[in-house]
Amino acid sequence: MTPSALTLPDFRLLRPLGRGDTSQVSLAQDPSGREVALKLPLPHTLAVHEAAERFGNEVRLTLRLRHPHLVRGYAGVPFGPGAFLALEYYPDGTLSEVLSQRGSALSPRGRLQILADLASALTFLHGLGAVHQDVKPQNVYVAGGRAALGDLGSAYFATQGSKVSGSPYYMAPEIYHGEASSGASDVYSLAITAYELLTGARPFGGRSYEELMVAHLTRFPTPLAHTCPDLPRPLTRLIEQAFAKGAQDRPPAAELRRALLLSLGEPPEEEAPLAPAGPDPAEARPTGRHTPKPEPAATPPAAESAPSGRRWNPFKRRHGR
Ligand SMILES: Nc1ncnc2c1ncn2[C@@H]1O[C@H](COP(=O)(O)OP(=O)(O)OP(=O)(O)O)[C@@H](O)[C@H]1O
Repeated sequence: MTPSALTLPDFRLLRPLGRGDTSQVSLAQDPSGREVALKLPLPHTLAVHEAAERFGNEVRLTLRLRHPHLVRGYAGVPFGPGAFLALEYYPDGTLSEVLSQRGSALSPRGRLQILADLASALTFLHGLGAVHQDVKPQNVYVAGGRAALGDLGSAYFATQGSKVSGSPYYMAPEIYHGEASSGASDVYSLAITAYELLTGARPFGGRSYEELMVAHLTRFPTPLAHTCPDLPRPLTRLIEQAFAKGAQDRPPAAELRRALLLSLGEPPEEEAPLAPAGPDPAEARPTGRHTPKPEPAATPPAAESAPSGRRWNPFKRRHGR
């Protein structure tokens, strides 16, 4: 049986791995005995058009895009009651889990390696004309000191139109302004992730969405050259440029990748132009109940309109409407 022909009953559930806003993830075994992370949409995900659409998008793009530093998808069904996504299992979990549980065990070189892997994944995506839209440690998976970027649920191809989405701690100024995201928005999110990984603290905080927005729009973090004096100067300069408020002033991901590889003493060969594994994802549109609605005009991701008493969550993804 080819992996793409697998359906949900073909997997044997072993134990829960985690749960997000959209899905429940379990360790499972496929018919060949391989351990996989099996992602199932939560009932409310299937019931809400936008959430179901996002899950379907993640399934389609994950199965289609192949790169050593993108989380690998083995099999999946994008829509309907049998929807699932079988992913490569990362026993170390997310970078965010690694940082909170045993961050001190990560060597300075190991941190640069993780960033080089992420810059490599973004170079690949941007080279295809895709934008990830949700780069953050919660979406980075780690194994044996190497990293892979996951959660392609918000990713899109620029040829499909413009989108506005991100997670407040990692979101670029243009997204706060309600402007379309681009590869440069991913580069900004990578810079925030880099700062957190290299210094142990996020560069911008706030007690509310508005405070965090003001920080992203008007402040600059303490220079990395002060907090991490051992890093090569060209690298810290480039990461600082990636914090630019204007998207056009940020370096491309490929330049960050090159500087990171050089700082690791590795030859910065060109990113191999790996082709997507199947037909153009931009053309692989679902049909039926979950056919995407036309893109609405972009507006800034809204501040949390939660009932009073519920805390806002600066990690939680937001979409322009
Ligand atoms: N490939 C994997 N290997 C190991 N653990 C995983 C894997 N994928 C997911 N997990 C675990 O499951 C948890 C939930 O996954 P994830 O964050 O992707 O859920 P989600 O509901 O799709 O996300 P979101 O909240 O962004 O909608 C992760 O935090 C992680 O602990």
